[in-house]
Amino acid sequence: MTSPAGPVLDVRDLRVHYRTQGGDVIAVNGVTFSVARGETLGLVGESGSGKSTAAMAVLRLTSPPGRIVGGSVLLNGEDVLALDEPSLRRKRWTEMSLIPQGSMNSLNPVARIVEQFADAIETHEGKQSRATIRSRVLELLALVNLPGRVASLYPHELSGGMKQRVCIAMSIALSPALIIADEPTSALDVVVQRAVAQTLLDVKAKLNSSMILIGHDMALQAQLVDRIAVMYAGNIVEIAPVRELFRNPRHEYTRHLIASIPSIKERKPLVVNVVRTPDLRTPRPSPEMEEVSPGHFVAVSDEDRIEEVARRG
Ligand SMILES: Nc1ncnc2c1ncn2[C@@H]1O[C@H](COP(=O)(O)OP(=O)(O)OP(=O)(O)O)[C@@H](O)[C@H]1O
Repeated sequence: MTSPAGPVLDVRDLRVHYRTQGGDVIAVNGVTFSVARGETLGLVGESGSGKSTAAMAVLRLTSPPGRIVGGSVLLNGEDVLALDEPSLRRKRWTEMSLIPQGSMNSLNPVARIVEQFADAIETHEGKQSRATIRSRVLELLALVNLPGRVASLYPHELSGGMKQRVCIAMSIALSPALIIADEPTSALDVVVQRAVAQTLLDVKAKLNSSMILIGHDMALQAQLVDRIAVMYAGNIVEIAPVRELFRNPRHEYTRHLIASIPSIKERKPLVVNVVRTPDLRTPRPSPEMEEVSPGHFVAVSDEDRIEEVARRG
């Protein structure tokens, strides 16, 4: 089912817990956001804020001890959380795909690149001739700026940046409406990072896909996304168009994140340290959001939980 007028993804009050011996960790505490057709949404926040947990739940890839305890995830109007397994499997790759954290290490070390594509394509579309697969793979490799010879190579024969490009090409092989990229460039050096990130945006634009780009590098996000959602302790605390967010950050935690971008002049980044992070085991209300300007929402109820302790040091 497609509904071109509505958002590609509409997530409402999503809740994910991890069962631990000390009680449930409330990793995603009622998160609500949507992604429009063709839009790139940045999901930022420090390690442990729940970004990956939320993304995996959107794809319904949550596995024990994690479990989705509430909410809805509408993909093109259909609730992903209510689908049976076969329907869900059909949707992965074709309607939504994931570039997982550290994905370049997820390539099969004993299969040539072309065979890894063949697996993904044939799982969804059935057996195809080698010539057909090969020409599709060459086209996909070209899209991510890789030479055709890469098809015949094994992962260990590629650099980190090349492997990451292969993963991007695989994620778009079946033209998904939504791509979720979890820190797709974090393992790469800075120059390669920018090039790979740009490639990701280029292919997304060509496919007219939507994308969720997870990361904590605010400078990189600033260049790549249309809107940013800031996560803190399992909640989205601010969400706004990217320029608006940088110009007019309203939440204390967003200000910290922006201030932590190292500037050219000031080499030393501001050390961001937030104390009294709520114990994720304690049930807490998800904050109410106030719209402070069109499309700019900020949490109003949890400001007092956040306090800066460390300054430039
Ligand atoms: N298997 C698990 N068991 C218990 N708690 C977990 C488990 N996996 C994650 N968590 C907890 O859930 C919270 C959210 O983690 P998550 O990995 O989603 O954060 P993140 O923002 O994606 O961080 P990172 O950028 O490091 O990936 C953290 O408090 C984490 O400790």
